[in-house]
Amino acid sequence: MSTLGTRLDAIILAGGRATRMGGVDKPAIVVGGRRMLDTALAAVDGCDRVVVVGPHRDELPDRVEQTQETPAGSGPVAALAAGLATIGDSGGDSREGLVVVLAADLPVLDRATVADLVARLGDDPEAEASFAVDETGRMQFLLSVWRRPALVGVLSALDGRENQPMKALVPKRYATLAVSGIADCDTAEDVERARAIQVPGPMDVDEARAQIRKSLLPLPVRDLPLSETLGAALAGPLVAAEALPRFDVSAMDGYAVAGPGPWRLRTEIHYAGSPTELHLSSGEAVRIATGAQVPGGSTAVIRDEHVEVSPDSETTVIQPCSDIPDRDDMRRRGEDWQPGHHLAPSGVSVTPAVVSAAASAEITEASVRGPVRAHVVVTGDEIRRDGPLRDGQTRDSLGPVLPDVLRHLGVRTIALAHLRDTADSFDALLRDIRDTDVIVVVGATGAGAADQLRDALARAGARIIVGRVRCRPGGSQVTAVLADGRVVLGLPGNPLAAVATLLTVMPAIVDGLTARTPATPETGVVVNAAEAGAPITRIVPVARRSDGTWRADTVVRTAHLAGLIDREALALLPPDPVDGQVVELLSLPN
Ligand SMILES: Nc1nc2c(c(=O)[nH]1)N[C@H]1C(S)=C(S)[C@@H](COP(=O)(O)OP(=O)(O)OC[C@H]3O[C@@H](n4cnc5c(N)ncnc54)[C@H](O)[C@@H]3O)O[C@H]1N2
Ligand code: MOO
Repeated sequence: MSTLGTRLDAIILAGGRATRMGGVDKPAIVVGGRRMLDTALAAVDGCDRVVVVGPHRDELPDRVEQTQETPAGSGPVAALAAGLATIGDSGGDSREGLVVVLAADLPVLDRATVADLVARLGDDPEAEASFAVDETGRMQFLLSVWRRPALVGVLSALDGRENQPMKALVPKRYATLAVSGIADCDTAEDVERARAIQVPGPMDVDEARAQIRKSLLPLPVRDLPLSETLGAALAGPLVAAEALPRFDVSAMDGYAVAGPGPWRLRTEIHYAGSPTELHLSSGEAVRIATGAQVPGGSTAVIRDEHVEVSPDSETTVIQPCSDIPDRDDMRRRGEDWQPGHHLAPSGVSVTPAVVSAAASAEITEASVRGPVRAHVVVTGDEIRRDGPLRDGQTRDSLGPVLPDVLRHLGVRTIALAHLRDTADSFDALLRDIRDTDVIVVVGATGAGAADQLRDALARAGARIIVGRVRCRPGGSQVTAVLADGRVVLGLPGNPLAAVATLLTVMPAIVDGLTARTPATPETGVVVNAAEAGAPITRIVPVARRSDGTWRADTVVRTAHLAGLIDREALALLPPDPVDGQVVELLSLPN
């Protein structure tokens, strides 16, 4: 953190149980996808020394110091004094430095806020501290930056520190900084409000994908057998273990020859390349098949079409045809690559080509992230997968094909289940389904009475990355992250909307989770874009025309996938497109 060479330490008050919240460990409550204590720690990342004051927490990194006020629970002033005693009450040199003082129950806080508070103090040389002030004008004592001597001074001026209010510490002269959304979380309602504030507004498709890519934490790197890596991304270069060819081989069916022709054919050897040891002397030839190892002593291979064979009673004589090109049909060891050659860089998606090239290079394992695993649930009490439909029931037309759509996107479906439309089943889903990277929820993304997803995400403390997207269909989609990094993708229930959403954002989710290099989007010319487009981004099926351009469907029903029959792609038509515009195409699984 830049403080112009001034030492900057931080004290985070992460004290006892919250009585107004039934004794829960408040700093451990997850808001916006992470514990409030971790939010505070992230905000002071870069400070010289950081001390957390409160009950000891084993999980904190070693560089974070820990202490507790005595007696425990004797209030914020006592805690602050304990923290200051740990980091030392003098800066240790002539630049006495600054001290950041933070609470661990501020859900919205980042390094920029702390840097702004430091800057405010720098702007006013007379001020002893700078404090954040919320929208209502209330001063947030536990979001402040102090000149170290001033903090030492106010603490030592107090008569006793136990159970003193923070207000008792306010110095004579201070600066303030308006910061919105920083009210602390004292009650369960505060936590809920903080979680609601964090839902971002509607985004454009590109913004949604960019947010997803930059917000997701990459999966851990694993060394996997190549056969298990399809759909993953390389986490390091793919390095050849063996040369290719591994030995000198014939590229054609023909003759291995030694020295200048004509050559005497070794007829006792049927074909070269068998394990028997064979060595040709100058003037000798032997039959050889494509791919066979060339015998020792060979100087070239000549294909059948380029030789004349003259059998006589004792020896068969081989000689080159008169008008053949000067060409050697032998492939030398290492001609394609040598051991150590980089076949593919880090970040490349593992495709069948990568797996195959690795096999050619005798590579058996690769360091990868992914493949991404999805646990898919279809919601809706009216949706029925098997058996005859009763009144009011709708056939599940999506569940049966989603694994195929996901495979097309490089994602493995590890479970496919139906989920009841109750708050409990949604809570259990987000809490208990751990062994997956993405939970894909079909339906329930809306704000209707039966739509549970958004409330369940809020209760789980998930961080909403994409809350809505300005596109049709697919507007009600949600992408969120749970505290342990699992991604939740909510697909609108209408089948075409669900598929359009998957094809649009799942690649960005895979980019983020596997840290692969994002693919360049496919594009095409849509001849009737103006007619098919709208003032908002539309995602519509397109048919390829014989000249390579595309025609978009103008009427699109979202309740089924019949509109995708015979179509190769969906087009992302930007708002108010013009005919002949080049637009992004999302290829459909076939
Ligand atoms: N008041 C509003 N209502 C709706 C809006 C809106 O903006 N305001 N948007 C509509 C659009 S567009 C969509 S898309 C859906 C999104 O709804 P949900 O994600 O909450 O999905 P559900 O309500 O659960 O289902 C919607 C629809 O899809 C059918 N469905 C769901 N799953 C399947 C399946 N596996 N197979 C076949 N059909 C399925 C379901 O029966 C519903 O008909 O909200 C609109 N409403
Ligand atoms: O967004 Mo709905 O997702 O338009 O069919």
